[in-house]
Amino acid sequence: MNKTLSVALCGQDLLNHPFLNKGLAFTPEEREAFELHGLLPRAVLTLDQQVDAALKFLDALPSPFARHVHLREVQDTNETLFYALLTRRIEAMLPLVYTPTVGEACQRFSEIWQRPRGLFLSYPERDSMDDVLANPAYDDVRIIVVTDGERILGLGDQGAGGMGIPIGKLSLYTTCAGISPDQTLPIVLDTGTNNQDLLQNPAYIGWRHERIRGPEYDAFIERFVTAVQARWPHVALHWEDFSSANAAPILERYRNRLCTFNDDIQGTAAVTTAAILSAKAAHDGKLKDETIVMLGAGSAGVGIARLLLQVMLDEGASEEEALSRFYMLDQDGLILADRAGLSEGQALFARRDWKERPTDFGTVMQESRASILIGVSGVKGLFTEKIVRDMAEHCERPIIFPLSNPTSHSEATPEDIMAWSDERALVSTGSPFPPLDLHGRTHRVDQTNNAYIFPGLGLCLLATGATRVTDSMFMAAARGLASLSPLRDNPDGNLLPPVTQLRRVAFAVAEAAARQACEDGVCPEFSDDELRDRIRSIVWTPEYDHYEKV
Ligand SMILES: NC(=O)c1ccc[n+]([C@@H]2O[C@H](COP(=O)([O-])OP(=O)(O)OC[C@H]3O[C@@H](n4cnc5c(N)ncnc54)[C@H](O)[C@@H]3O)[C@@H](O)[C@H]2O)c1
Ligand SMILES: O=C(O)C[C@H](O)C(=O)O
Ligand SMILES: [Mn+2]
Repeated sequence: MNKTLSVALCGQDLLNHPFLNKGLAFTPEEREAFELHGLLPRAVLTLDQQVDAALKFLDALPSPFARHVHLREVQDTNETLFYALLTRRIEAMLPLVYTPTVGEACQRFSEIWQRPRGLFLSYPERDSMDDVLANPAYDDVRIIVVTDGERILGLGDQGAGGMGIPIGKLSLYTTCAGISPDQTLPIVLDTGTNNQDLLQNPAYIGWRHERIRGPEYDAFIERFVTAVQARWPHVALHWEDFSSANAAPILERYRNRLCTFNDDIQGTAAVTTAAILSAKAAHDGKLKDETIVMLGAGSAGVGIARLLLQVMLDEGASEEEALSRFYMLDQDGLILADRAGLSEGQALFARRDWKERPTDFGTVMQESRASILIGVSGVKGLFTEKIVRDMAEHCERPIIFPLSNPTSHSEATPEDIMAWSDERALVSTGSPFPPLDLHGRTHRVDQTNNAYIFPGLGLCLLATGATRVTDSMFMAAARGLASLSPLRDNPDGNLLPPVTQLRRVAFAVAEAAARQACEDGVCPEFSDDELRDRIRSIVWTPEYDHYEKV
């Protein structure tokens, strides 16, 4: 429904404002009132016509990367058109603005940077942080996605180029959960880079300096959080793509101080748990009877393992029984309790009973007789033919999730996993893959990506005004998502709904998490109806409002 909006800008200033600009869709009356005559060509187009023209242009571009660059240009000139494209063609647009193409965009960010979007807070300019945040343009900010660019997907340190990730994640908050783009703010904390290619690139846009570490880094993060809290006491702060050395410690330091979460740890855990719960529910099984190998023991690996552990405890397993079901590996093999330098999360899942045996992935797979294999290593091809064939030999329906992103870093392709498991595996990936031809039918490949969780979680936080984000809210989100699994009604169905239903997913996740937030006492008590109304009332839709001159 179109509203009437009072607008003070006119002429070039109005056309340069991406949230207010309508391009050729300004009506003749608006062109008169806002001094746009002469600045725009004569034609007046509808939003639908603008969408069609943009799609035609995108189709003619030579690569996903070129399409990403053009979409970013649309986003920076006309956000309504950008979100109309995304909401109407989500399946085609998602891989362009998000994973996998956003990975290449981060790697080539210095080439494509054109216009300011979001904030680059660099270490040398730390004393001016409060002034930068004070800009009145950010008065309405409700949700921030922040990265320091050190672990961008499976692509490693991308320095200030990591900005592509907060921009991409926030465009999903708007597309999937209807959070107004002017309430969102992407931020890069530019603490340097150890990526030699970037340091040697004369065109690098970031701070040309090796990464700061230790007390200086921690003090910079502290300064940032303090400044954010002072500027927006009720903001939701989403951490993304930090190195494993920083991700969990930052979350633990701040989770009881403000409304904050780490998407790689907690969002990933929730979507993976939802996919696994869906698989188990369909086959009437309990998770506590499964054996899980987690390949990768960083943010995602530990986050997923913790939530799956909680599922087993909820099923009635003792902690000892449940922990005995996990085998966690990193690049040095199986994590054993006597290994030095383990993080708290790794120590929880470290094995004590693995004596005098090789700790390599192949041996662990054979001896554990795993039924669930999850890849969050960031390394292509680790799920080999032998690994999959051995697993399929002792397991009727092996659950195999190569979740590493982008596509080029996936532990295996769904096609190979299906071929090696006589089409018996339940497969899902982190990045989008083309559909499979199974038993003569086309089968969509599930994308177990935290995009199924964070938009709805953000919507929950805005709708409830929650002051904290609890782990049980992620469990509720997982169960809310699992309740939408197509496998519930159809034995050949997918684990997760298709990405075309991400909006419906975000609402279900928001409602489930919001109910839990009330239960956990981190927001006021709301009835189910009130929660639904509050969630619905937030939603911004990409349509043009009528403008009247202030
Ligand atoms: N699908 C999703 O929603 C989703 C969410 C988060 C992360 N991920 C992906 O998961 C990967 C890891 O992310 P993270 O945040 O946990 O990173 P991280 O850096 O925190 O952890 C990576 C882990 O993988 C281990 N590893 C590296 N090489 C290995 C090898 N050869 N064998 C076994 N383990 C190895 C490392 O030792 C580390 O424990 C990335 O590719 C990321 O894109 C996917
Ligand atoms: O960004 C994604 O696609 C998912 C996840 O957050 C990742 O880091 O890979
Ligand atoms: Mn991430």
